[in-house]
Amino acid sequence: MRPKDSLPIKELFDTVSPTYDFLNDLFSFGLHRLWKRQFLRWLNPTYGENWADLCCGTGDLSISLAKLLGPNGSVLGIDFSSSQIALAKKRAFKASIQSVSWLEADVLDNQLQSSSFDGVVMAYGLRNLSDPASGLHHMQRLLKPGGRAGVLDFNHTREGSLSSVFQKCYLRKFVVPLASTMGLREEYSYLEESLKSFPTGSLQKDMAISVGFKKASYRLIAGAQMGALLLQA
Ligand SMILES: C/C(=C\Cc1cc(O)c2ccccc2c1O)CCC[C@H](C)CCC[C@H](C)CCCC(C)C
Ligand SMILES: C[S@@+](CC[C@H](N)C(=O)[O-])C[C@H]1O[C@@H](n2cnc3c(N)ncnc32)[C@H](O)[C@@H]1O
Repeated sequence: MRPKDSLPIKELFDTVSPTYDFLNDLFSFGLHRLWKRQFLRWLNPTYGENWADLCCGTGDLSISLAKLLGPNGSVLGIDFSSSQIALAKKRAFKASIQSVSWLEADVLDNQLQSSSFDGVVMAYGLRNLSDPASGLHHMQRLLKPGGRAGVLDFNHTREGSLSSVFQKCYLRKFVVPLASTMGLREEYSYLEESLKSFPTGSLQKDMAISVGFKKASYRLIAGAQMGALLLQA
């Protein structure tokens, strides 16, 4: 959840967009691709289904989804950062993927019709929303009855736990100093700030049930550094 005095999020992701994918690969040694692949395996997108990717960024997950859904399926990638969406369109063109469409819009304020999708995903978006509960509500609203949804993000564990100490140290001693060499100290310092108020997996499950999901489970990835909230409408 966004700290009160943080950078405006839309501008932040416009700023980081040119190096976003490169730094994600660098900082995670490419492992974020595996985390996303495992996330999608748990959600089991099926050939011919129609899915939405909220806070799609540069579209890597949208395109992975499109490949799993096949040419008769569809993906709608939504993001309010024009720079991120522009890069997503380029990525889809380069990958010759025609079954993804893109919408530059606020996931918390859009005119998308309810009960439109078989599945909805949100990767590394929930923590950046001004109102995470509203984000989960919109995920639930967009799903057909019985549809599946998933949220992939950092796992926020108890202060002082080994994984929390490791996460802070990794961000402070590796991620932020390296990002600073590219003039992105403030943008990547935001990461740790945003984690402070981010709901734990257990709270995310409670939040999901409170906005109307029927089932919610939470699974840890990458040695409890990341977490996947798996939902059914
Ligand atoms: C894809 C990843 C992060 C996306 C992301 C999310 C944000 O909220 C940001 C906010 C501001 C700037 C950038 C981002 C952003 O890129 C996850 C991979 C990148 C992470 C920075 C790597 C962090 C790794 C774990 C803390 C530790 C993993 C240890 C493992 C042994 C590699
Ligand atoms: C960390 S990136 C995640 C991108 C992509 N899902 C991934 O896994 O790399 C977060 C994205 O959420 C978008 N975002 C944040 N709040 C949003 C909102 N209210 N509406 C639409 N997009 C939003 C940002 O523009 C940014 O592209």
